Amino acid sequence: MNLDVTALPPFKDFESASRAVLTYLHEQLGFGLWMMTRTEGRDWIVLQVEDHYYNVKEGTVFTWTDSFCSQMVQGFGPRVAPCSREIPVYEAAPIGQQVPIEAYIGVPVNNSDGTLFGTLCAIDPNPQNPDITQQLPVIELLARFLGTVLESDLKALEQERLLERIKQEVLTDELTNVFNRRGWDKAVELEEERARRYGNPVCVMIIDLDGLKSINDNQGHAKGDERIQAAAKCISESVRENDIVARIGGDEFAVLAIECDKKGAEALYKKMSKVLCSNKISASIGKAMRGSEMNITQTMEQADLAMYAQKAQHKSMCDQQNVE
Ligand SMILES: Nc1nc2c(ncn2[C@@H]2O[C@H](COP(=O)(O)OP(=O)(O)OP(=O)(O)O)[C@@H](O)[C@H]2O)c(=O)[nH]1
Repeated sequence: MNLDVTALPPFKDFESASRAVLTYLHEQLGFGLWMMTRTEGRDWIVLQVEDHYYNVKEGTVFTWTDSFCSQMVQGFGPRVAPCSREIPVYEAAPIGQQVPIEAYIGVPVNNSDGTLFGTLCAIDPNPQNPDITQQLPVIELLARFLGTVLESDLKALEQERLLERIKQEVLTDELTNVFNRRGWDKAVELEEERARRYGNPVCVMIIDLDGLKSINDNQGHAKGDERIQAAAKCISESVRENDIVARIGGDEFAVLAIECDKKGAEALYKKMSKVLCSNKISASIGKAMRGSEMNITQTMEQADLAMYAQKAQHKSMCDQQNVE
């Protein structure tokens, strides 16, 4: 059966392009195994295979120096060897002791800067017709095409990573590494939508540190910063992994506790108070539950009022009875 190139889906990336190339080469030239590989230090990693004999799995890692390809890349052995045992470096290569190899084809696949990415290669347990050498230019051309696809794939990946990092930075508070106000607003928007759709309970807590001004005034701004960082750590340690913690003002934090009912909110309040107090950080904490009549922004206002009510008592949270 011949490969119907027109029936192939568009190549969306390097992987699908190299898969199609391996299938094509196997159909045109035979060979028990075609592979696209990557070299990484001592490792020789099998990325894609077209395997009809050897049972080599994608993701298998061989030792690069054991391979025929490492000899080929250094120019010690030819790119096409219809009878590989006739080539001394191939005959001596340790991979030949692990699997039966009588014929070999291999070409380098390079990165755009000319460094080696990996190889496009094939082996067979039987010697092949010497005419196969004539196919080398086509194989080399395909390897260069794959190198070009690889380059644009890697560039796109780099852009994607950069964008992710920028997005992350835009939403993160530099001092504490929790969300900043923008991150909080974004999270609230998403969670409001989810809470409306699934009706899951959500609790909002507002935490305002006590006495930060006097720390700044008496011990210096750096000490004030340390106190803010320590508070962020305590708050983050108290909540669950999916909960949102944000620094929404100078010394003010907000928590969005997701899937948290009234009982859970009470437990979270106690836990957070305990962790803060054990780190000698006093704060005023207000909490409120999102109800069916109240969205998260309104819940936040309620929590804010509760926080101010506690602050107005001028009593340190750590003196209260409910912090066992
Ligand atoms: N070190 C430091 N201080 C900050 C930062 N952002 C805001 N502040 C200070 O935090 C204090 C917040 O004001 P207040 O809420 O009145 O201070 P407070 O002493 O905690 O007062 P209470 O909340 O009533 O206990 C101000 O002194 C701000 O200058 C920051 O990033 N680092």
